[in-house]
Amino acid sequence: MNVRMADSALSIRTLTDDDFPALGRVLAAAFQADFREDSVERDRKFLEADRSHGIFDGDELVGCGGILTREITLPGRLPTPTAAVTAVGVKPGHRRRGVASLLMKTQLHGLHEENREAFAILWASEGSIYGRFGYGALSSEMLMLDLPHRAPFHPWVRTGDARIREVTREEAMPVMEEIHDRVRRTRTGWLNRVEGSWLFHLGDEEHDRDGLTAYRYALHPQGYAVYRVKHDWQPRGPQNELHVREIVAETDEAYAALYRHLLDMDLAGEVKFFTSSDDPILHMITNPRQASRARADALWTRIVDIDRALPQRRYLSDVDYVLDVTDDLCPWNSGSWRFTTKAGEATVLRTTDSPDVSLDIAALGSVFLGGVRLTVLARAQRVREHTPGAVDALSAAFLGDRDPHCPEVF
Ligand SMILES: CC(=O)SCCNC(=O)CCNC(=O)[C@H](O)C(C)(C)COP(=O)(O)OP(=O)(O)OC[C@H]1O[C@@H](n2cnc3c(N)ncnc32)[C@H](O)[C@@H]1OP(=O)(O)O
Repeated sequence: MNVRMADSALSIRTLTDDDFPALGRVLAAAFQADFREDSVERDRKFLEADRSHGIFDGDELVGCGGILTREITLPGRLPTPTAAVTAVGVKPGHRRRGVASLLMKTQLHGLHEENREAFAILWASEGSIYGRFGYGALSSEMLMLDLPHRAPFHPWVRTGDARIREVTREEAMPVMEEIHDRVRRTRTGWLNRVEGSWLFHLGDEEHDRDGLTAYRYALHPQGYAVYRVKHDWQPRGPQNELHVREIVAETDEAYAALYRHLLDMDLAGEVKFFTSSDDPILHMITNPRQASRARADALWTRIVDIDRALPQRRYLSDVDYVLDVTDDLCPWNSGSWRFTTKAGEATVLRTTDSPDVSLDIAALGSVFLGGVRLTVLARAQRVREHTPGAVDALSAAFLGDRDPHCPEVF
């Protein structure tokens, strides 16, 4: 984990409200987008100025990155504070001088020194960027699912007889906010949402739509679905694509009913949904092979303070091992820690005992949400076992009871 030293001409500070127009231009340049005046207001609502940093070359803002104050639900149904890292961008022409490295170090050291969130999460634009900063890959994944129109369910799948109503965004929003807030507390990887995150997640200006329709909102008494339509009128009949943004339901029956509503939509050809890797739909349709699916990495997780982070979730079995951890960027994590779990709860204490397992902080980040098996990281030679059986036992303890999934990109 080698972190580049910043060019000495650079300086970094937190942003103020006045910096947002310049920030908008840096982000547009970084993401190869056209700058839009209206993005400044959305950024103001979405980003938190006092947790956002600008990196300056003299007076010029050349790079940025922000932390969103969020809760994420950890294994054990535990909503827990996390630093959601976003809006990382460096102007072309100022890259590979250590701008992003300076930002990463400032964020992580700040969280540690101020005793803030014990771990950070992000969505990576490219898979090659964040491993060097100790973020664990694939800590959650998503399933990119294509389901054929009218795919039948097994007879045991109950959908109930509640009517699903298609309503306006204005009518849907307060209902969705309430349902989402109840459901997210029970789902590993889900975040709480504030006003800015709803605006960002369900942004629905013309330029957000990528040629598709505006969002449609389907309300069930115990859930909702949001989707767009891509029109596709074929000579042999309509084959519209339903692009589902999310299906959120408080009961399995409501979840099935909302899926059924989308699958049976007249004029549709297929339903596309970026969903959780353990979406039960594959066991609900009679022919799972009809569902074409691909997996992609979603959240990357960075443990900031190992002794504060690991006890924040629950574990599936009891273990007692010494972990030898390497962390160049956050050296306070390096060294040996006794990791003990009992009845689901963990303690992490400094020790001089000899280690049972050696691993780096990014490997711990990968397994933290409970979706990645430590045994797989050992087979990838990322984790070394010194005591036979330790990796198997730790792997089982760290697994969650469902796959972590983050339904929103931030
Ligand atoms: C959470 C999010 O917001 S994800 C969005 C990230 N932003 C983007 O993708 C926008 C486009 N890209 C950028 O703005 C920049 O290239 C960034 C932010 C990814 C990297 O910024 P830089 O200031 O160039 O990074 P920095 O100079 O600190 O590089 C650190 C190391 O990472 C490597 N690195 C940086 N970016 C990349 C990349 N895209 N792919 C592979 N390696 C990379 C560098 O080569 C360097 O390694 P080295 O020290 O061994 O030479």
